[in-house]
Amino acid sequence: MSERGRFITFEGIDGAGKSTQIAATIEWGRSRGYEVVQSREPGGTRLGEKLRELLLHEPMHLETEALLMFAARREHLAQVIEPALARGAWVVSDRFSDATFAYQSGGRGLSVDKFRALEAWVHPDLQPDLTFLFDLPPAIAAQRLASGRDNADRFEREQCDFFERVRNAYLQRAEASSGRIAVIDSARDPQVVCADVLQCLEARFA
Ligand SMILES: Nc1ncnc2c1ncn2[C@@H]1O[C@H](COP(=O)(O)OP(=O)(O)O)[C@@H](O)[C@H]1O
Ligand SMILES: Cc1cn([C@H]2C[C@H](O)[C@@H](COP(=O)(O)OP(=O)(O)O)O2)c(=O)[nH]c1=O
Repeated sequence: MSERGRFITFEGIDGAGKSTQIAATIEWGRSRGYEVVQSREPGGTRLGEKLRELLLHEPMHLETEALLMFAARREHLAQVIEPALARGAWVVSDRFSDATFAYQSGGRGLSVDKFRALEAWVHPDLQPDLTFLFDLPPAIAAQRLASGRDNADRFEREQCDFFERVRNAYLQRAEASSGRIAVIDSARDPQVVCADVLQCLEARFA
C-alpha cells in the first residue's frame, strides 16, 4: 500500500494572494515526483461547484451559508480529498475548514461551538498537514482587488471591518494551531512571499 499523501491548504482574506502562490506549491510537489491534486472550497466536485455558485451569489440565512459550506466540504472529502490521500497523492486546496471558522464565525459572528461540532461530524480525524495563512491588512487586499470589483460576489462586497474580523479569527486560529498553520506576511513582493512558502515546504516535507 502506498504511503498516505499530504494535505496542504491555503487561507487568507479575499485578495491576500493565495491563488498567486498555489501554482508554486503544486510545481514544488510535482518536481518531487508526487501526484498533486489541485482543488478548492467551496467547490472541488460537481455538486460542490453548484453549491459554490449559490454561496457566492444567492442571498441566504447566515446559518444556511455555514451549513452549505460544510455540506460542500463533506462531498469534497468523500469524492476528492480522502481518495487522493489514500492513494498517496498530495492535495492542495484553496481553502478548507479554517475559512469557515474565519468567515462564518469571525466575520458573520456565529458561535464557534457550532463549527467545532460540524468539524467533529464532517472530518473528526483529518486536519491539513500544513496550512499557509496569507496575512495582510484588509485595506491592501481591497486595493489589490479593486480592478476586478465590477461583479464582486457576496463576500467580496463586504467592508473592511468584516475582513478585519475574518483576519483576526484566522490569526487566533493560527496561534492555537501554530504547528499546523504557517503565517506568511503577504504584504511583501510576490517573489519574497513565494520564497517563504517554498522554504516552509522544504522544512516540513523535504
Ligand atoms: N504579494 C503581492 N503583491 C502585490 N500584488 C499581489 C501579490 N500577490 C497577489 N497579488 C495580486 O493581487 C490580486 C489578488 O491576488 P490573488 O492571488 O488572486 O488573491 P486570492 O486568491 O487570495 O484572493 C491579483 O491581482 C494578484 O496579481
Ligand atoms: C471555504 C469557505 C469560503 N468562504 C468564502 C471566502 C471567499 O470569499 C469565497 C470564495 O473563496 P475563494 O475561492 O478564495 O474566492 P476567490 O477565488 O474569488 O478569491 O468563499 C467562506 O466564507 N467560508 C468557507 O468555509
